[in-house]
Amino acid sequence: MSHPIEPTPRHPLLASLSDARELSAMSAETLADVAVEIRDVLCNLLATRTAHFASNLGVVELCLALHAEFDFLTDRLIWDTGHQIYPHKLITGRYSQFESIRTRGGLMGYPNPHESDYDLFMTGHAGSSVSTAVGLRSGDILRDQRERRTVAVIGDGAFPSGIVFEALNNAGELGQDMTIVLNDNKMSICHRTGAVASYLDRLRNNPFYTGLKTEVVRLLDHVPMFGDPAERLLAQMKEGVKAGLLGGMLFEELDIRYIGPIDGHNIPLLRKYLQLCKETSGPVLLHVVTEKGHGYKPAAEDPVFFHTPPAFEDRGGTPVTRRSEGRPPYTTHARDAIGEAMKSDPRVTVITAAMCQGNKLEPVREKFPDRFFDVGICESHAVAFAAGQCKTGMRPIVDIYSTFLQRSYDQIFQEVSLQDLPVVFMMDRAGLTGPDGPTHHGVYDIGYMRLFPNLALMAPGYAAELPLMLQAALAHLHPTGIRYPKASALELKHVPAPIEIGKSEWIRHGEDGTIVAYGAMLEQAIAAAEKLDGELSVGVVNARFVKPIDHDMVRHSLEGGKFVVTLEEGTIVGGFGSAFLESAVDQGLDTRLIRRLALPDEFIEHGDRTDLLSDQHLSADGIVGVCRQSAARVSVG
Ligand SMILES: Cc1ncc(C[n+]2csc(CCOP(=O)(O)OP(=O)(O)O)c2C)c(N)n1
Ligand SMILES: CC(=O)[C@@H](O)[C@H](O)COP(=O)(O)O
Ligand SMILES: [Mg+2]
Repeated sequence: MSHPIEPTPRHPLLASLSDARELSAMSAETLADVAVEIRDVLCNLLATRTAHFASNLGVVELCLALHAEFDFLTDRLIWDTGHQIYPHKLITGRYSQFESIRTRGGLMGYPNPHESDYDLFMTGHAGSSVSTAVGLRSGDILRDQRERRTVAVIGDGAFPSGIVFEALNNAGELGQDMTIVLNDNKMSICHRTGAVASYLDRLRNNPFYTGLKTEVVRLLDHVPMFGDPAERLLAQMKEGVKAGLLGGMLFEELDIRYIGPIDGHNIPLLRKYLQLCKETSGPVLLHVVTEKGHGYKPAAEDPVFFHTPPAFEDRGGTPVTRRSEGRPPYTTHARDAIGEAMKSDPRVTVITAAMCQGNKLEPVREKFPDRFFDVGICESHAVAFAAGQCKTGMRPIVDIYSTFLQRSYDQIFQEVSLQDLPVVFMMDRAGLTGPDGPTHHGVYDIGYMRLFPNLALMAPGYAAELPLMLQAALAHLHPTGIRYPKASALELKHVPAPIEIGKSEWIRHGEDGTIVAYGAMLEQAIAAAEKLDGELSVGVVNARFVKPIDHDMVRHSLEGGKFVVTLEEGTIVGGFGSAFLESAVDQGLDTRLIRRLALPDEFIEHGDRTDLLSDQHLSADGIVGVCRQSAARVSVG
């Protein structure tokens, strides 16, 4: 009987690669062929869905060289942030599952220890890799496993994060062997900012990289290393001159050897220098120069757009994206409101932490360059910086994703809340962000922000509210926060009631019960109430504020023994529903009438936001079901 002819796999090398350790025996030519296959997979992926693209294209050769030189089932590898993990996943046994990446139940778009022993930490927030690598090295030494080498790969955008310098400070003192690969592609998501960026530019232009270093090192290397004190002094001077000539003094002064910059797309060269790093004692920083988007010309020419581009079709080298229809997202309304505020009040500034593109602030950056600040991936600094500006009478807006704002927790406490400074926090991506998964879902801000005194916290239920809330926030003499999700904004015909701090807005009244929605969940609340018309008479409240919560609304909604369903796109622990309960208890109301609908106290995986919300009954149908249960429970008494 003839056997079915197996189709030739489109990527024969990746398909046959069962373990990354096979790379070490591959020739330079074969590794180059693997790189071609990886780039083809990445381009095919982007034909199907939005994903991280330019960053992954830029680390293909670096990833192959690392896995060719180290055995990362024994050695330790941490990719900072983790958005550039796709090549690593493709060569560590996940090629066959790769088409599922960033879809519900599929591979995660970031490192995931549940998928592979090659992934040590699930990450998505930038900056922590050097710290965890120092910890891994320290632990392996204490556990007498010195043979396990440690490597952290960190991008130039993540590198200025404060925590990185905390780690370098510690690594330099511990003096333990480890390799820090600085992947310098001159880009964060947008063009990188800050003095560290300028320093890296100078390093890229130093004699070494322009090819003169070889001559300089040859001359200096003829100086004897050891001998009498004079010679030793000369030897130290030689090292100093080399480091000074060749850059890297910032690291050398911290007792971290600096090597580079080297071409990050030349696999044999990378392997040679990684071997040198392995032979160098103490912490080493290998400065690698790459091109973000390397291998796909449109992405290399526009790495900002191609950081996470929408799905696109390549037509003869020209990417053609599908036009996005539908209602503008809350982020657009927020950006427009910020622009209007800056136009009407010269005291208003806006501060982003390397998310100008995600916050859609490019037009604001162009129009108000003196009052637009991109501080880099430095959220803690961003908040304290805002507090400083505020102290002088400026009105700073801190425009940071809910999940990334967690990095600034102590500065929100000490520099803003305790000082009672009127900083405005615009918490974008507050809620389930979808394909980015648990590292990016902004589901804790309701709880973590409402703990602090002086803060007024609000959330728009529909588009027209956002500019009104920002105006109210800027008029308020205390710190405020406004949260909104990565979602298209509900457009209500309804004329918004004026924003009054601590006051809700009744959208409709009901005889049987009320849904009290905080923020964008108002859309699902209205849809659910309308679905129940004729069966149950259900009111809807646009809560608007979690702090101060509208105590009159709480009392009024529970009057007459009617049920209440509270609704929020955030964790059930300490969120809006908890605040509602607290108010009801304090007012001596019957809390048995209350049902809290929120996200569970567990991490929510990646997937389409609508699907994820529906899984948690945070959909119109889910809310209908909960209202029916609540009505039944109340009728039983
Ligand atoms: C704490 C934190 N802030 C912001 C982000 C958003 N973010 C993801 S990747 C990125 C740029 C990273 O630049 P770089 O480290 O140079 O990596 P590249 O994309 O250039 O490879 C940013 C700002 C994040 N992931 N974590
Ligand atoms: C890796 C990272 O953190 C960013 O690229 C993030 O994924 C951007 O998220 P948005 O696409 O929601 O702006
Ligand atoms: Mg970069």
